[in-house]
Amino acid sequence: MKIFTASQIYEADKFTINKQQITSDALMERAATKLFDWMHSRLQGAQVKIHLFCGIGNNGGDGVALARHLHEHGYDIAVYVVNYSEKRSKDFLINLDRLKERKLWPEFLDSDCSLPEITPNDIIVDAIFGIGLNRAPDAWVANLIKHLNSSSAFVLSVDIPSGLPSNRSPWDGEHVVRASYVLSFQVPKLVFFLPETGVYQNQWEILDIGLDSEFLVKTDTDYELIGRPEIMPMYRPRLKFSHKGTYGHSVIIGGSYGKIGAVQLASNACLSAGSGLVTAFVPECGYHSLQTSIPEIMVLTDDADDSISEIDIPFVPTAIGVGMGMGTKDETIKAFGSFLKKVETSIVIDADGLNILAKQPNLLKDVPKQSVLTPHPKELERLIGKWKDDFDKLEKAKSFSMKNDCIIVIKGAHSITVYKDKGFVNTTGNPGMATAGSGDVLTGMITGLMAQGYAPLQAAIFGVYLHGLAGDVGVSTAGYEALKASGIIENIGNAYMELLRPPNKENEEKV
Ligand SMILES: NC(=O)C1=CN([C@@H]2O[C@H](COP(=O)(O)OP(=O)(O)OC[C@H]3O[C@@H](n4cnc5c(N)ncnc54)[C@H](OP(=O)(O)O)[C@@H]3O)[C@@H](O)[C@H]2O)[C@@H](O)CC1
Ligand SMILES: Nc1ncnc2c1ncn2[C@@H]1O[C@H](COP(=O)(O)OP(=O)(O)O)[C@@H](O)[C@H]1O
Ligand SMILES: [K+]
Repeated sequence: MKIFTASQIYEADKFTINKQQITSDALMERAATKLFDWMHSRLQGAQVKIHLFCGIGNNGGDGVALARHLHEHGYDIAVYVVNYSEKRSKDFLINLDRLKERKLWPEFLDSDCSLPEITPNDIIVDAIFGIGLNRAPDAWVANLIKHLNSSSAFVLSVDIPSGLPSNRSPWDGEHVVRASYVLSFQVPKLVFFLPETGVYQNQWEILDIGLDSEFLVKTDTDYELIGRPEIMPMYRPRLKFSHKGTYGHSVIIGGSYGKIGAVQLASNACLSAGSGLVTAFVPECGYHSLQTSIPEIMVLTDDADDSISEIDIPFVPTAIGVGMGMGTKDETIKAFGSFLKKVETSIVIDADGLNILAKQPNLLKDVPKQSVLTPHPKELERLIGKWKDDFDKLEKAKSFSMKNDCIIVIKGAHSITVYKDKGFVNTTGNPGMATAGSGDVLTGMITGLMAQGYAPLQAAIFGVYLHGLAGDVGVSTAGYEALKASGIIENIGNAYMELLRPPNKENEEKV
């Protein structure tokens, strides 16, 4: 699903109004009707107090129109107009008049108003600011937002939590509504998925307000949300008359004394992702543990006992994953440098492989084109430098990708795979995966996919999705705390099966 910017959404609005020959007020009415239907189907007329806080723009207009529907259906509502500007939008005013015609008089809030009382059992509808927010809210509005946040009431935000800009981090995090639920119009907003801004909403859902599909299909976006519909077409089915050679020979290079487990996890994950053959290349000290823990893999060892000093692979691997647990000793840096000079096809680089590149940026020129780099935030910072906020981080990652022709998987709750000027935002995974070695598993999986013929970008996007899905299946039996990296590997097969299960209604809703 494409992620549109605020200006693209405004364009979609205009395009829709023109093409469908409707008024902007009719579009607002659609939005309000969808909001009402969502609430009504859940509340079923329950007499819970609903406080609607409405700004004076179109987000406020949505809120005021929703208030009318709720009133007409007998709900117990209180409407407040948060009067932060004289510049009221046309459609807000139309809807305000409609309320007044029904003898419903909102309370107007301004800088010297007292704050309405809200109990924890009430519902708040937050329609103060939408995607039009372009500067910090005034102090009194910020104070009102803090008041809403301290109420413990359920907060339903319209389109986006108020106070959260759609294209940058907030001016002050305390001045953003903490939404229990966001009903967002037509398309998800990028801020829902970034670590600094995703925290302002607990759950989100899209309401289809019928924006023109031609516009939505034709318009290119910088970011795409990756769910099952985007992943399924990438899947490469196994062929009846295939053999292990069909699915490639992967090599996993890494490990040092005390960190052989990283290679064990990556190699195991590589096999479970479907690589036909897997060879691990480790320092001598890793030989026995690998041979006994994973009988299916082959092991090559370095001459040195406790760290890698020369990488010598006596065959041409189909895919290579390198870096986990490898350390950054001088001899290893040298070995990694000469290895990069020899290798010709795209590889997957993780952990200390990335730390070495950060220490010795001159090695970047030898990294094969379209290699996949899988940094966690700290490794990313070492690689691309400090960033101002998440948006700046994405821009820096894009420039790095462009300059070095590489794919960067920015790992996190919603991992984002960046290639040149595009970002692919993952939707699977859970906090149970915040556990030692889960990144090693991902590296192994992406390598295993490349061995099977997935192009590097596809392998990264598909691998990140499948890894998260394996984690989701894993927590359903292990629970969040007890899920381990090996538990993610055990569920790679289940993740494939979950992915391939014929779509049914329940499945569709999950994506
Ligand atoms: N296609 C869709 O998705 C549809 C979207 N719809 C809805 O429209 C919403 C967007 O509405 P909107 O453009 O009127 O902007 P909104 O957020 O209400 O802000 C109002 C104005 O406030 C101003 N302003 C900004 N920051 C400020 C500040 N800190 N303090 C004070 N003032 C500030 C700024 O004006 P300025 O003063 O800069 O000229 C801004 O224009 C969208 O989120 C959705 O709910 C639906 O109705 C139908 C279809
Ligand atoms: N809260 C979370 N939600 C979803 N996925 C997560 C979360 N925390 C971590 N992960 C995933 O787990 C992996 C952690 O990688 P990394 O930090 O490199 O682990 P390690 O270095 O221990 O192998 C990443 O793929 C990341 O996306
Ligand atoms: K809002």
